[in-house]
Amino acid sequence: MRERLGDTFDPIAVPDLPTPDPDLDRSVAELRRLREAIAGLAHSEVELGDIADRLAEAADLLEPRVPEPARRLEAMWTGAGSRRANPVGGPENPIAPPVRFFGCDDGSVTAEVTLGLAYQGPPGCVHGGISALIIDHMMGFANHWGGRYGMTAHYEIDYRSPTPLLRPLTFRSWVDEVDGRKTWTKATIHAGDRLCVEARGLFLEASVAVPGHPDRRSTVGDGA
Ligand SMILES: CCCCCCCCCC(=O)SCCNC(=O)CCNC(=O)[C@H](O)C(C)(C)COP(=O)(O)OP(=O)(O)OC[C@H]1O[C@@H](n2cnc3c(N)ncnc32)[C@H](O)[C@@H]1OP(=O)(O)O
Repeated sequence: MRERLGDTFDPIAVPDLPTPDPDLDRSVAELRRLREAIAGLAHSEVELGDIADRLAEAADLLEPRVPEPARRLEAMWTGAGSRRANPVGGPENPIAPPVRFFGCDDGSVTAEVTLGLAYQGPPGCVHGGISALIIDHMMGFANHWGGRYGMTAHYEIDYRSPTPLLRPLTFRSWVDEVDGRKTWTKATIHAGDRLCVEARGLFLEASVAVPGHPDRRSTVGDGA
């Protein structure tokens, strides 16, 4: 198991999971455009009355078509699985930032991401909770890529320097150590050469009941 990442990567793109519903992906893509546009509005400088009316019309059309959450949960764990719906890059999840992961030959995973205004914490910087969200998920993905799985039991995160918005960020993660059910996984965020965030997590092999599928359990991070 490598302890330190080198500077060069030869990423292998993880194949996109097939969409069972192209119109759902398209709707989410449009919602993400709206999310970024609305987060970028300045108060009182833009007339928005007509836009708010149209958004209300779209929501009025949509809401009656939405099934019970239990049905959605069941569908989420069928076919393409929950990875399409996850809150970190899932193409069916409107809150997900635009993260795409690449698996590397050395067993690590990497992602290039530029985060917009919707993800701001300190002025001009990424909210620390957003960094933590992406890192937690990314460590799970690194485990999966490295043939491990498990639920996050514990993780610690050091914010070494401010993480800028609106600039490409490089996320990296790799399995650092394994011992029985335990996997320790590391992750970093860099802006150019500058280290912004580093983290280490402990994952424990475990399984949880799958909603709507009484005879199934999921080992989190199994790519279901
Ligand atoms: C490609 C797809 C990628 C998908 C990625 C998805 C990533 C998403 C990751 C997540 O967000 S998971 C959600 C957040 N995590 C949770 O909700 C977990 C909630 N916690 C639990 O369910 C249980 O605590 C857990 C399964 C993690 C552990 O319970 P166990 O009953 O299996 O553990 P146990 O108490 O038997 O402890 C086993 C060992 O781990 C150690 N341990 C347990 N919890 C620990 C902890 N928090 N810190 C340090 N050590 C811990 C414990 O001391 C012990 O060490 P020893 O074997 O050496 O004695």
